[in-house]
Amino acid sequence: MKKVTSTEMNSIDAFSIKAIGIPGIVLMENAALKVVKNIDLEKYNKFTIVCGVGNNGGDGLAVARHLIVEGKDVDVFIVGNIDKGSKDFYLNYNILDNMVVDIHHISSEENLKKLSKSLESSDMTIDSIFGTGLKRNVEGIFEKTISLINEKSNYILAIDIPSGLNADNGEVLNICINASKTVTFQLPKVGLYEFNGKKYAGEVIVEPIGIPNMAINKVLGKI
Ligand SMILES: NC(=O)C1=CN([C@@H]2O[C@H](COP(=O)(O)OP(=O)(O)OC[C@H]3O[C@@H](n4cnc5c(N)ncnc54)[C@H](O)[C@@H]3O)[C@@H](O)[C@H]2O)[C@H](O)CC1
Ligand SMILES: [K+]
Repeated sequence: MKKVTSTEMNSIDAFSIKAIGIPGIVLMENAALKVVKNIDLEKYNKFTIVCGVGNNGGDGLAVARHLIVEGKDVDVFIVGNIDKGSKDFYLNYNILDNMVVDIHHISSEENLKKLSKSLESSDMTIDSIFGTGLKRNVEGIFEKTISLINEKSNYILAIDIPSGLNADNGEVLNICINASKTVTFQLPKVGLYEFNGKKYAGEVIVEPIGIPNMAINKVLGKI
């Protein structure tokens, strides 16, 4: 299967949404359901989900919703300025807010202590901080959060890309999530298989999320 860069994936996404008319939120919901499909719900009951404020974060919020609906014990954390949230991140944020789900914002040392406790008591940590949109070194509260996740988690599943990995070349942008499993959407990203990709991504599962082949072929120049 053709491996793609983040730019190619974004173009395929954009073509599906703008030219074909599949709303981004539909792709996000499909993505979330494919993540849940790859979780053994007999084995895992308590989850810590750590979300960024882009669409990768939005995926994580949708996964949280489905696990809550399945009756699982889910702690939701957000790292980043939610005022900068993407449209689809917000849509899922508001749904959880309306469901009166407790969402913890990691903005201080205090919240990092809460995160640490949650990680230690959870069966699984789900990483949805950054995906293909990571463009520069991970620093500050993001670095502290990823370091804590790596140190305290019992098992880490990464959404699309382990956060901190450059999706285009497998370079670690200062620090990276050490995932046991990565569920990546529609097409494999080059960085998951190059350089440090193999080490940080763990087992990679490629899951289609409803993007028509015509979008892929159009962007990859096959038609
Ligand atoms: N067709 C598909 O593959 C679909 C993919 N989906 C998911 O969308 C993400 C890509 O989302 P995007 O909003 O473009 O970017 P990210 O969420 O990865 O991150 C952007 C977010 O993070 C901030 N940021 C970037 N670098 C840094 C940094 N070094 N430090 C701090 N903050 C940083 C940036 O400002 C943004 O806020 C893809 O991976 C999939 O998970 C769709 O949901 C479904 C279709
Ligand atoms: K991620």
